[in-house]
Amino acid sequence: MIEAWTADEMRAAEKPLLDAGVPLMDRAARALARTVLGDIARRRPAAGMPRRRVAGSLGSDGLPGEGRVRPARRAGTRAPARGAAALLLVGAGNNGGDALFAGAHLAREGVRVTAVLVASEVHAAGLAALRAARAEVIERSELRVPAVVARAEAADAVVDGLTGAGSRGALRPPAGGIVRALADVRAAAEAAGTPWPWVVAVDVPSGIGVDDGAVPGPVLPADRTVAFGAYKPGLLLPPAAPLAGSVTVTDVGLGSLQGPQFAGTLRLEDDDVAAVLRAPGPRDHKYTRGVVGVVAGTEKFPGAGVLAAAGAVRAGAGLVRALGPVPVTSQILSRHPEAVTVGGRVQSWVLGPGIPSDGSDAGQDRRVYGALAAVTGVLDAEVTGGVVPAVIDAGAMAMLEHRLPEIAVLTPHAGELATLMSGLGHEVTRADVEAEPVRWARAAHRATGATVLLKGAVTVVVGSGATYAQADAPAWLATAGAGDVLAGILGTLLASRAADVLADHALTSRVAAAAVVVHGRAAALASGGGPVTASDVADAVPRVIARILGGDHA
Ligand SMILES: NC(=O)C1=CN([C@@H]2O[C@H](COP(=O)(O)OP(=O)(O)OC[C@H]3O[C@@H](n4cnc5c(N)ncnc54)[C@H](O)[C@@H]3O)[C@@H](O)[C@H]2O)[C@@H](O)CC1
Ligand SMILES: Nc1ncnc2c1ncn2[C@@H]1O[C@H](COP(=O)(O)OP(=O)(O)O)[C@@H](O)[C@H]1O
Ligand SMILES: [K+]
Repeated sequence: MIEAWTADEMRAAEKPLLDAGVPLMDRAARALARTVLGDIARRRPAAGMPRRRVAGSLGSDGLPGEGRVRPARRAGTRAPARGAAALLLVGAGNNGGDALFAGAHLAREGVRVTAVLVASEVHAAGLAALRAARAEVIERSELRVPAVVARAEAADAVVDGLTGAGSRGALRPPAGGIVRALADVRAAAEAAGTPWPWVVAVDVPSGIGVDDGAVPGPVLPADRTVAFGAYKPGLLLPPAAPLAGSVTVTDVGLGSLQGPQFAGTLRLEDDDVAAVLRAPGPRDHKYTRGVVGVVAGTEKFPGAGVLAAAGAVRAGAGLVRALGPVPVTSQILSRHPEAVTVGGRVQSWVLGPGIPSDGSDAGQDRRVYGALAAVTGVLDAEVTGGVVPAVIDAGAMAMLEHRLPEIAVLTPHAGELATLMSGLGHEVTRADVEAEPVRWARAAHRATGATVLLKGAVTVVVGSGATYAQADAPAWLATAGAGDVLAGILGTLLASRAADVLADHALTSRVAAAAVVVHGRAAALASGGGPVTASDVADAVPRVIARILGGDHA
C-alpha cells in the first residue's frame, strides 16, 4: 500500500530529526544526485557503454589484431555522465536547497551544472556548496526567460527545485513564467517528436497542490519525481499525479517513524488487492461465493449488458443473474451461457450500464428501482431479500430517489458526475470535475451517502474513510464499454465480500479500489502496449486475478 503524507505530516515527522541534527537535506540531495546521474547515464548509452580501445594501426585485413585490442572497461567504471549538462531551477526554500546540494554532487561527477536562481534569496549553504563545486550560477537579477529555455533545450537533464512541500497556490512570477515557457516548449517538442531533456522534479513537480493534487497554474511535467520520505498526496491524486512521471521514494530516515494518524490518500498495490479478493475454499459452493444480479443493457444498447455480465463472470462470481428483456438476456446467454436469467436472491447488484433514462428500456428502469429499494432498505427485507451492496452506473445514476448507504457505489466518469451534481443543485461542469476530481467526488459522497468511484486516467474512490487513487491502466482502456466491464468486476467483488461490507460499510471503498486495480491490470495485460477492446479486458481478468493471488504480480 502506498500511503501519502501531507506537507504538515512531513514537517511534523522531520522536526524531531532535524532537532537532533539528522542531516535530512544531505541525504535527500545525495539521493537526488544519484538518481539524476543514473538517469543521465541510461539516456546516454554511448557514454555508458563499455568501449573497446584499439591500440596501434590496423592489420592488412583492416581489422585490429587480437593483441592490439584492449579489453573493454566495465560499464559504470567510467563516469558516464561526465560532460553531460544539467540545468537546476532553484527556488527560495529547502526544495531549492536540495537542488543546489545535489547540483554540487553532480558537478563533482563531471556534469556541467547551471543553477538558475529564481528567488533573490536561496539556501545559502546549498549555494556555497554549488559554487565550491564550480558550477555556473545565473542570478535572479540576470534572469531572462528565453535564455533559460535555450539552456534547458541544450541540457541533458532539468532539475525542478522551485517549490516543494512548502508550495502555496499557483507558481508566482518569475517562477511561473519560466515554468510556463518550459512547459510550452516541452509540449511542442513532444508533439513534434523532437528530443527534450529529462526532467527530474525534487519532491514534487513545482506548482502542484501538494496535499490535494490541484494544478492551479503552470507546471513542468516531470519524467521522474524523487520524493523524500514518502509520497505526497499530490503525487497520487488527479489531475496532478500524471505530471510527476515515475515516482521514486527515497528513505531519508523517516522510515521508522509513524505515518499519518488518519487514513488520507492511499493507493492499493497487488498485495492489498490479494487481501480483498476471496479465493474459494473446499467448503465453498456457488452461493457462498456470491451471486451477482446484473440489470444492464437494453434493446438499444445490449452490448453493455453483455460486457457487465462478462466482467462479473470473469471476476469469479458464483452465479450471475442477468435480468432484462429477452433481446438483451438472449445476447448475454449466447456469450455467457453460465449466466441465468431468472430472478432470485443476490449478494450484490450491478445496475445501469446501457440503460438510458428515456423510457425506451422495456422495464429495465423498473428492475433498477426494485433493486435500489433493496440497496437502500426502503422496502421490507421480505420483499427485497434484504439490504445488499450495489454498483450504480450510467443510467441508474439518474434514478436515485433516496439517500444511499455507503455500500452503494456510484461509478461516474467526470461528465456523469457533473450531471449528477447538477441534478442535486450544484452548478458544475465536466471541466470543473476534471480540474478538481477529488473535491467533487467528496461532494458527491456527502450529497448521496454512496461510495463514489470517479473514473479517469487516475480513478479515485471516496467513501467515509481514506481516498484511494489508482493509476493502473494504460490510456488504451479509454474505450467504449470498458466502464461496463468494471461495473461487473466490482459487482463480483462486492458479492464475495457482501457480509464484510455489510458489517463495516467503510470497507466498500477498499473493495471498489481493488476492482479498479483488477480492471486496470487486465487492461494492461490485454493491451501489451496496443489497443484493447472492452471484451479483451474482461477476458484478461482471470489471469490477472490468478497472478495477484499467486503473488506473481502482473
Ligand atoms: N521532509 C523531508 O524529509 C525533507 C524535506 N526536504 C525538502 O524541503 C522541502 C520543503 O521545504 P520548504 O518548507 O522550505 O518549502 P519549499 O522549498 O517548498 O518552498 C518554500 C518557498 O517557496 C516559496 N513559494 C511557495 N509557494 C510559492 C509559489 N506558489 N510561487 C513561488 N514561490 C513559492 C515560498 O515563498 C518559500 O520561499 C521539501 O519539499 C523537500 O524538498 C529535504 O530538504 C530534506 C528531507
Ligand atoms: N486516459 C486514461 N487512462 C487510463 N484509463 C482510462 C483513461 N480514460 C479513461 N480510462 C478508464 O476507462 C474506463 C472508461 O469507462 P467509461 O467512461 O465508463 O466508458 P464506457 O461508458 O464506454 O464503458 C474507466 O475505467 C476509466 O477509468
Ligand atoms: K520541486
